Amino acid sequence: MKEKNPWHRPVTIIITVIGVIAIVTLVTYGIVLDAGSSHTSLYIYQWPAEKDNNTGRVEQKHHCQVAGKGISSYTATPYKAGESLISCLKEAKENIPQKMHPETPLYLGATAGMRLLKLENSSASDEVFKAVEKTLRGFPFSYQGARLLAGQEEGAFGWVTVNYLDDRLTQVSMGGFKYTSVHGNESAKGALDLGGASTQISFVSDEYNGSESPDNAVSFRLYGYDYTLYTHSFLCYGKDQALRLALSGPTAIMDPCFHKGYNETKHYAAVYDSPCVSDQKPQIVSETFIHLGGGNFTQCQEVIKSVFNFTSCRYSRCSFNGIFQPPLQGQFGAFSAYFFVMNFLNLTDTSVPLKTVMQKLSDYCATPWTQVCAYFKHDIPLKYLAEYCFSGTYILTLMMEGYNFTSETYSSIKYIQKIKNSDAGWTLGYMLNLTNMIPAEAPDSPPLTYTSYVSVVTVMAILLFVIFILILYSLWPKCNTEPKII
Ligand SMILES: O=c1[nH]cnc2c1ncn2[C@@H]1O[C@H](COP(=O)(O)OP(=O)(O)O)[C@@H](O)[C@H]1O
Repeated sequence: MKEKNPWHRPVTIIITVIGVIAIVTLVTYGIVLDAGSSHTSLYIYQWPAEKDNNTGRVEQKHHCQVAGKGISSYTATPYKAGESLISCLKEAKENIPQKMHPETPLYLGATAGMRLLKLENSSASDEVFKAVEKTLRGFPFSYQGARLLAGQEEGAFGWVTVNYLDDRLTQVSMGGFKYTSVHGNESAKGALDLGGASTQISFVSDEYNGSESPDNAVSFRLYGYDYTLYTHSFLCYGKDQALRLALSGPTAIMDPCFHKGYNETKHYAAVYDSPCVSDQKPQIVSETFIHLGGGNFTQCQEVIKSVFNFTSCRYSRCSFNGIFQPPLQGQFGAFSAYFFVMNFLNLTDTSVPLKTVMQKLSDYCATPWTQVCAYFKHDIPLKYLAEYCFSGTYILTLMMEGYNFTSETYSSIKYIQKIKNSDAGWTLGYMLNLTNMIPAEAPDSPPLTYTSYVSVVTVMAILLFVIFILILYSLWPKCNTEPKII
């Protein structure tokens, strides 16, 4: 007769429990490349394999900044646009376990730099996309396409990212109870994104249902809530293109937005080779001009105001350039260049009165260039350093004059770079959408949160292990030194 194996049951149990833990902690990955106007970034996101559609579950695992400029700058040698991505894609291979490569979706989204190139030279933009696609297909990931994002998508996905990471989209589960009172429009946070070539504003307003200026409406149903988002992307109003707008025209030579003592010979082409300003190119024979700094905040504000058109509005209310905008509502997260610039200027604290913020910026603009250079030139690239006075003034003017924030509502803006270790930007929202990670209807709330679930399974595993050791101990042949007297 076959002897019963007393080890059989506990071993099976242990293996099963370890297996369950392994499944519970398995991770899925996704890669998104943000092909921006100034540069390309690669983001790797990760989330638990058993997705239960709760919010706050997808997080950024890795970020790689592609060396060099944005893909739209490679029109003369499109293959180099593809080659530029290789080192970050190699990093992605190293950061994702090899067995997961074939099932890791890989997306590339191009924004305003490529929108401008398409306007300027559509076949050149096609060539760049072809080159980029060729490189992406050469990697072992699940390639899902490289495409141009519409400005509206860029704005809307940025809004989704901010609200997802802030846990503002779903019902909050508190001790097993669903806590619903602060969701929907009341809790959603607006998104302000400032890139190099375009800028986006996206928010929900109780006074906007999409009937006025429907082009600005994006409707979502997320976790059982309907949102009609107002969003607009201003092409040419990212900070690099806005600088060209401000530089073009008669004030180009003595520029109040650059520090006194700043004196650089620049090519006209560096200002005018963009569809944003090409029609303003002066008819001069000279190829270069001298860019001199004046260092005057108030005059800089005036120059910047002149790049916005406030003269006509065919709607009930507008921001600028005749674009409809409903009344601002709620809190706003301002990211990308909003953060880079205000963080450098040490002006991210919006509880400081706006008057003080302006005074500090004015003092900074009035600082002579030699002094600014002496202080910062070892830490900050000179191009950025030269432009912070302009960029800070542009940001405040765009917000206050363009979008109609007031000294009271300014404090509703928070400058953000990351939320819970993930960068604020459109990429996460884009991936959540394409992987169907946010359902339209609220999922039944699970009896346990994910963390509690993992904790319970772990405690069970430890308990079973202890039981197993005890059983083993009781069954182990005892070798007593003392002879037993029977
Ligand atoms: O550290 C910084 N300081 C100042 N400006 C920066 C810094 N990093 C990036 N920028 C600039 O901020 C702008 C926005 O950058 P972002 O990468 O979001 O734009 P993009 O997607 O249009 O390339 C660009 O003009 C870029 O040159």
